[in-house]
Amino acid sequence: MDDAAAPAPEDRGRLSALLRLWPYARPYRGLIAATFAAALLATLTQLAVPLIFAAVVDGPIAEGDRAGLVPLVGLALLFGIAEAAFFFVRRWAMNRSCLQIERDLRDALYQRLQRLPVAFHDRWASGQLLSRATSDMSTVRRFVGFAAVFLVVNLITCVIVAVLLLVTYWPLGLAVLLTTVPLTVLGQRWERRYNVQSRRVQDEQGELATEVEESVQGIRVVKSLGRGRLVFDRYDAKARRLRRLELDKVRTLALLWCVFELHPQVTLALILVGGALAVGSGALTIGGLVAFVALFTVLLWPILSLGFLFAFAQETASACDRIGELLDEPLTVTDRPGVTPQTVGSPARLAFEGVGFTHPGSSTPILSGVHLTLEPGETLALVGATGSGKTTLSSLVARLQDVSAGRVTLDGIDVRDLPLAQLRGIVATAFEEATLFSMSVRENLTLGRPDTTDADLDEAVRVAQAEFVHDLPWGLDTRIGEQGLSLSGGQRQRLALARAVLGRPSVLVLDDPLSALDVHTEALVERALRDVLVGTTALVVAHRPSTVLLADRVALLAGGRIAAVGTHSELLASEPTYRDLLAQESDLLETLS
Ligand SMILES: Nc1ncnc2c1ncn2[C@@H]1O[C@H](COP(=O)(O)OP(=O)(O)OP(=O)(O)O)[C@@H](O)[C@H]1O
Repeated sequence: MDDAAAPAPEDRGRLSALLRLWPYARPYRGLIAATFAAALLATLTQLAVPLIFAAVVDGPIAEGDRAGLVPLVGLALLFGIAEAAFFFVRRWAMNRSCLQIERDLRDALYQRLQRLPVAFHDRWASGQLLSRATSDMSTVRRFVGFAAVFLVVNLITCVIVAVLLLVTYWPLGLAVLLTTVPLTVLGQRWERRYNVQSRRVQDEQGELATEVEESVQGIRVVKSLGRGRLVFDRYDAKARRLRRLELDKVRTLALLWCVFELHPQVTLALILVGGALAVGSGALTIGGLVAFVALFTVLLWPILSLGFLFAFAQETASACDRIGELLDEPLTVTDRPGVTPQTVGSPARLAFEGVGFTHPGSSTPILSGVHLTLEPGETLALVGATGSGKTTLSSLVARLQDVSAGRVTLDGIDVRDLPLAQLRGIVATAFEEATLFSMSVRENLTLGRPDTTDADLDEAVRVAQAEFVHDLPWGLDTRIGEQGLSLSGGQRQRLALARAVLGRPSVLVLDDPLSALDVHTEALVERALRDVLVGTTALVVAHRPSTVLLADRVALLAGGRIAAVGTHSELLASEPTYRDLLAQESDLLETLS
């Protein structure tokens, strides 16, 4: 996703962005309340100490009353112990709630990413998703687990101390309060700027993550084309841009900090001068001045930290916006309200009834008015030019995308009227690009059917001619590398095919799953596959005559419609487009037909 697509940060209220976290925090409101209460009590006990100091200076010290010191010092000690106890409770309650909130938010984000339609994943760069799930999430965690409490507690401390300063000696208290006016005005202006800058930095981090992810994924292409330098330059340009944006952000932060650092020092000087004059004129006692200075010292950390905490809150608000953009994405492919499992035959009749499909945001339909019926147990090959919409059509069966018009039915039931879990149990799909996960071969194969027996597993491996798995160091329990990269393309395809045919599904969708196999292996797979296809309704996207020959009938897709349906020989005889499409394999074609 490019910068232009990201909503401008200033468009959203900062507080409302942070309040997005509330639904996740709500279940732990008891712990959160305990955190705030403990933090506030710790601050109050801390504030009581300067007041005891004032009493000590104006009382026992001024009067030389040593015995009077004992209860006051004892009280100060008691407050110190209470502060430590409250500190412990705050840390305990905060960590518990923070870790729970983080886990819930992570789960919600992950589940959302799983449930979002394929069209969403086509549109979003994976690096942007990764940076939201990692760095934005960690920003939120640090805010919830640390900054949020201090932000609130320090603000409350500032208010309480301001009141105490006014009560102690109001003219000086008022002067101290007035010094915060320029601080607030400047702070607000810089915070707005910081907010925009931190959002830009976060977006750029996503861009950089995408760059790394794509170049690692495509490392073979990059190496084989000798384009390492080009790829590095692209990466470096983005890294430089990120550095520039970070520097802008740091500059604003430095200004913010500088003012927040300077303010207490200037104010302290003001207090000392004003306080000395007030003591000289008898308007303030020495004990009162000691208390005033001690109270203001308590305020130093809250004031200093506010600059940092506000900046952190801005950054977290941007992170919440970015995470929220994913959580707000509509789930377009989802269970209709009230759907319940229905009886679907095995094998089932699969029908496309006036199906149309247009990509979201596009005005050009990829498919329109597609009518096609596969009788139970029938195998139908789908043939068409590159980009004619074969993958799109086959993706509609398991609802990887939903039709824009018409409907897809199984035994007359609209696939949208079946629960997704049931539908995806009925329909098994294998894609040309065989994706395997970093887990054992067995786990990869049984991904969609965890209750599979060893006999089923052996049969699927046999059908897909994937017996090579038995020769792996730990057989089916061998963990295959990231995305199965340690296996060859053909081996990966065979495992993906085994995964699809496991348990003989009622409906099988094969999107050119044999393309990476050599002719000999392909022939062996096809021979074994015929057995499976007898009891399964299968839609097979085919580019090669050998694959077409697996099918009972062939449908020719052209111009977004089904141009012709018939047996392989019928189409060869009647459809010049069909003949042209398969002409590249004419030698083989002649042999086989
Ligand atoms: N997200 C998208 N937005 C707009 N158009 C898209 C999108 N994804 C794919 N297309 C277009 O949809 C058309 C159909 O793509 P599809 O992958 O279904 O074709 P195909 O027949 O399976 O091609 P091939 O035989 O090369 O695999 C193509 O022209 C493609 O460019």
